Amino acid sequence: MFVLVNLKTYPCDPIEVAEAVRDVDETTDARLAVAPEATHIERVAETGAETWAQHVDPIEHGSNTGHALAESVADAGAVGTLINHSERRLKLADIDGAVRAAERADLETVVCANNPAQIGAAAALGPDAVAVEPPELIGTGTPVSQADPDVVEDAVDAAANVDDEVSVLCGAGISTGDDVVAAGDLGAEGVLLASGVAKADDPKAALEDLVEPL
Ligand SMILES: O=C[C@H](O)COP(=O)(O)O
Repeated sequence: MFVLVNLKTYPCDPIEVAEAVRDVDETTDARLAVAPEATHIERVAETGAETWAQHVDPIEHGSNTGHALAESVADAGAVGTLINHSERRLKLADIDGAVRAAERADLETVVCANNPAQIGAAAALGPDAVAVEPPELIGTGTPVSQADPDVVEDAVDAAANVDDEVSVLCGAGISTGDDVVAAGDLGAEGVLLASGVAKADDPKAALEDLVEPL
């Protein structure tokens, strides 16, 4: 299972979380990665933790003030990027452009979507993975695998119907190892989570709990 921890703009210490991700990754068969704010990517990558960006824009080098350039994100140490997170939505053409920009910079891609229909559309753009996240469950602590298991199974089917090379992650409300196991039982190959680690008093203990049953 892939456990991708998105730090959003939570007021956690990104280095503390990254070091925990690095250390816990060494204890498990699961793959762990962390997606800090753009300005923290370089320092986080220097810890040795697998580091992702939260977003890249569908642009090339040039006159693009205030954008995230895929090549710069990669230069800073990221190996992958989220695209179209629920809190950073893009138009369809821009999702496509962002996936192409990430490919150009050799970044792995996870395109986020609200529901199975959007997952099918996202999979058609050829990312490495898609992540289904019902927005109403984000940050609630109620796991999507429990509150809406059909959305995960239907997302897995929707992606497979379009391109069975595209992996499916699920996210929203995931915070325990049981939640991760439930996601896997529904066909997901990974989870995307944030508050369960970023808001934990002890992020390392939260990560250890997440991977304990894997
Ligand atoms: O990127 C992560 C997701 O939005 C899930 O957030 P959450 O784990 O706080 O529900």
